[in-house]
Amino acid sequence: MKEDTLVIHEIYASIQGESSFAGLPCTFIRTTGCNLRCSWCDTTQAFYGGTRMPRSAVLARALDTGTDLVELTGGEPLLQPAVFPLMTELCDRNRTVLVETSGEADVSPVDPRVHKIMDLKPPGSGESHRNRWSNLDHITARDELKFVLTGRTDYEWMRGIIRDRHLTSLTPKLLASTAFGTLLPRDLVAWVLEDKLPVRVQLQLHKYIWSHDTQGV
Ligand SMILES: C[S@@+](CC[C@H](N)C(=O)[O-])C[C@H]1O[C@@H](n2cnc3c(N)ncnc32)[C@H](O)[C@@H]1O
Ligand SMILES: Nc1nc2[nH]cc(C(=O)O)c2c(=O)[nH]1
Ligand code: SF4
Ligand SMILES: [Mg+2]
Repeated sequence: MKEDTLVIHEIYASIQGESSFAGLPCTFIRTTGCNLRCSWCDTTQAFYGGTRMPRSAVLARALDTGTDLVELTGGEPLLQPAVFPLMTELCDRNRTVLVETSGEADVSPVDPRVHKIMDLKPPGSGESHRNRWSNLDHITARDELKFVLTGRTDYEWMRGIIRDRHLTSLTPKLLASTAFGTLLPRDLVAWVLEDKLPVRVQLQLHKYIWSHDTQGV
């Protein structure tokens, strides 16, 4: 059965480096495979390969680390049907469950107890045409909407989307990040202050704790 196994790139405990949970101990379940190719993707090693594992073994490994926080990421986690019951099982075990998703796959089957951290891909990603706008119908105040920006054009796109799609009425958690090594964080901060934009500026903590290209952290 498709729901009994998953193809996994890695499972490990680290410090959550992104989202409003940044800084907290977290277990990462990174699935293999993605149907997008964001120009700046920092996890291309998870596009191929991986190990097929029983869902029960993935659950056991994730519980074994003992962190309250568990994040499903990838690759694109929502491409694998077994991820949905796995997230429900983790919630049933009282874990705080996060899922990082590109915004291309349908998020409607995600257990409502899960915190969805959903990208809205700007033009600089090269994948903006893949945003599934109907996913916004399933975003609640528990969830986070995230923009990874390469420059001023992406910033203005984000500003327009926040305004035109009334994103602050969906969730107060709007995250503005720089695509590492492109837009300077200080320029993003200046623009956000100038526009009084209601976003949380985000840098990826793990790239400062370790190196920007260290894997498995
Ligand atoms: C590697 S993706 C995996 C989950 C899912 N495919 C997605 O795009 O959300 C996890 C997060 O890392 C972000 N990310 C990837 N490469 C990045 C980079 N070079 N700089 C900043 N964030 C990046 C993505 O935008 C996404 O929010
Ligand atoms: N430490 C750490 N925090 C993260 N938060 C989201 C990540 C991801 O790759 O989705 C990530 C990651 O790769 N490492
Ligand atoms: S959707 Fe996520 S994993 Fe896929 S290419 Fe984009 S950032 Fe990388
Ligand atoms: Mg990462």
